Amino acid sequence: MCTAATYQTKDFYMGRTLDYEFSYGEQIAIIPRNYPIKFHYAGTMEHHYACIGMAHVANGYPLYYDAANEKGLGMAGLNFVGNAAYADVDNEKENVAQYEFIPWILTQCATVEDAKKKLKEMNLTGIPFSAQLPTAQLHWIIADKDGCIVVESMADGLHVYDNPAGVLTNNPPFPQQMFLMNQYMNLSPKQPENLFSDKLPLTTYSRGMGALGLPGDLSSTSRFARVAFTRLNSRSEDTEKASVSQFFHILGSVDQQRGCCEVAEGKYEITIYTSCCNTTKGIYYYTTYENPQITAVNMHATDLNGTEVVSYPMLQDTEIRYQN
Ligand SMILES: C[C@H](CCC(=O)NCCS(=O)(=O)O)[C@H]1CC[C@H]2[C@@H]3[C@H](O)C[C@@H]4C[C@H](O)CC[C@]4(C)[C@H]3C[C@H](O)[C@]12C
Repeated sequence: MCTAATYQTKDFYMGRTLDYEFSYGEQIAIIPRNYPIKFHYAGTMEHHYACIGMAHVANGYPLYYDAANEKGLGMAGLNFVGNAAYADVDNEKENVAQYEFIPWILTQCATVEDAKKKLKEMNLTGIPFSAQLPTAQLHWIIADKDGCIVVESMADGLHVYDNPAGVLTNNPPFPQQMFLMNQYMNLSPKQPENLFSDKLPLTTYSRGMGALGLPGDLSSTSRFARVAFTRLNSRSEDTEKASVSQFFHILGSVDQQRGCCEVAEGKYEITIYTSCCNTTKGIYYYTTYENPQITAVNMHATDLNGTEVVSYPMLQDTEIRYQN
């Protein structure tokens, strides 16, 4: 499972958990403005916006899972298995392979509004990157400080939805996820009152009974409700440290611990990494399953006018700060 969310304080933040039973070997990758990026159908783009994000770098090519560009636009791909369906090539449109969808949008669009225009002109195809890396069945969240959308390519076409919840998980399709939120409309961070019946003496028997009824399981629909509630009720100072810390707590509400989610005999999904990108400042923060200490890569500390992909392996060692 995976979960993505956005957060606004002084700056705009966007990130995700990457939950899976194995890693593809990902690293933080920066594509500078003059890296000649090869698109399968459109050819090479020599100059474009710089981007930073998590990617599997295959033969020097960044296959992004989630990223943001220097203009503050962010995007993430999450599993959408069984529902994702890609189109055949359409010569009337701009064809884009699913594996290059994130760089296609982020190298050219400064805002969600730009992305919406691009989406009208494009056709998402299922051509694989290679025999070893077959087509991934995904859906995507795209966001900036002014808006958030979800893109789902299905058998009946490409759907683009406004996303007022600012979150995305996995199946079912986004409209059903939003519909299921109706079930939680009476959740509140406040202490509950007895609305059940005045014939029963129901009381709050403890402090901290806010959010009573929020689902705690790891299903995609429950994670959607949980992270939406956490995000929409979130309060923090607007400093960088407070915002980043709060963001990791929002996604901490859907953290997956090894052993709790068995996807095949003896195979468990875990939160391999959690990211939080300050898209305003181009700083990509992350934690990993073994290293919960926040690590950061600042795109502006690299040469953004360069021509080569710059990548940083994730720091995976458990860091403990001893006090004595
Ligand atoms: C497995 C990842 C999604 C995790 C997720 O959503 N888990 C939920 C599990 S469940 O269904 O709900 O059980 C996805 C997210 C981004 C994907 C990668 C990116 O799309 C980049 C390339 C794309 C290539 O086509 C395949 C390899 C790949 C490197 C992808 C491998 C894999 O499909 C990734 C890593």
